[in-house]
Amino acid sequence: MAAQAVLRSSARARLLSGAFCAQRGGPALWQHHQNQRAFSNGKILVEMDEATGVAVMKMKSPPVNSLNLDFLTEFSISLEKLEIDRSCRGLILTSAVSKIFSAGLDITEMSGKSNEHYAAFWRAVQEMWLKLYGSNMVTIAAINGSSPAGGCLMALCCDYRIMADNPKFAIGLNETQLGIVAPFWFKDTMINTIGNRATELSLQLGQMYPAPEALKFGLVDKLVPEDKVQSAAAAAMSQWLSVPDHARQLTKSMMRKPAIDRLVKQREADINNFVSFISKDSIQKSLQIYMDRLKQKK
Ligand SMILES: CCCCCCCCC/C=C/C(=O)SCCNC(=O)CCNC(=O)[C@H](O)C(C)(C)COP(=O)(O)OP(=O)(O)OC[C@H]1O[C@@H](n2cnc3c(N)ncnc32)[C@H](O)[C@@H]1OP(=O)(O)O
Repeated sequence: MAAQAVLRSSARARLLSGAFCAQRGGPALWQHHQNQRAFSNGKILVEMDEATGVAVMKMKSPPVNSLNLDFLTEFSISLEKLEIDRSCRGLILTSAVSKIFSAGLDITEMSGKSNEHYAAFWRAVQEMWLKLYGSNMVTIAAINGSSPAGGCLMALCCDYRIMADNPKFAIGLNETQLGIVAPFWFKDTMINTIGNRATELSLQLGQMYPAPEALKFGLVDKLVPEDKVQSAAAAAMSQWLSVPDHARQLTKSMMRKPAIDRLVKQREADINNFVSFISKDSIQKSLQIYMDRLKQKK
């Protein structure tokens, strides 16, 4: 308990002081250029168009934008920065890594680490979800590559999903394929998007859907040619921004608040649950086998 409190307060201190960014060459300040503003924390680049109030957040952590503790911390700091910026009304989330949106949680963060590390990691995953799913901004995922598990979750947190029309790109919550389990708030996010039956099928089978199937399943809202993903996201954004913010925000909150409250109420229990699950020998073995397979496929 004491260790958790220390981790929690040190994570918050890092978030508030910007010390985390300073480690990478100073706090991420806005750079101005004509009517564009931009900042980068290292793994994330944010470009904001002041004329439209739309920010584009590009994940740029090669080779696969896996979500490790550093990435997640940077992500939450960046999102917070946009959230409190009243001139920013919309966020397009996309990838700067070719062919990959995000490979999901970094499996190496869940293997062979201390329980304190697992707890800090899981708190950061929760934080990312709480901030993105609960964002007041219009959020659009421009899915320009594969997006398994945590990557799919990030996309599902957005208000609208546009994916590159390439059957080689797949999206889904594939946790069971790794021998692990999507937690209840991953499940809730998917149910809120595609419904109970489709979620049960997807989760039990750990199904990854190639883009055309993802569209049929309602996992994404629109497919466009690969080179049109960003422009289609911008076009959808201007439609979403034509709705008065206060009405749209209250409606979004009405739809999402029950799921958010559920995690907020049991955050510590969820962390403890994750730590005891992931530290089991049998689960560690499953993850090791999965990682070995990933490397062997080359
Ligand atoms: C009760 C409930 C309690 C809670 C219970 C617990 C809940 C946990 C919830 C978990 C959520 C998750 O997100 S779990 C994560 C699930 N993610 C995945 O399954 C993705 C696996 N990756 C892939 O499918 C592919 O890599 C893909 C992303 C499509 C890219 O394919 P490519 O051919 O382009 O690239 P690859 O050669 O495979 O990968 C490049 C390198 O990146 C590594 N890599 C790929 N994905 C990685 C990843 N997620 N984490 C770390 N490393 C990864 C590979 O090993 C390679 O390393 P080198 O060989 O060294 O170069």
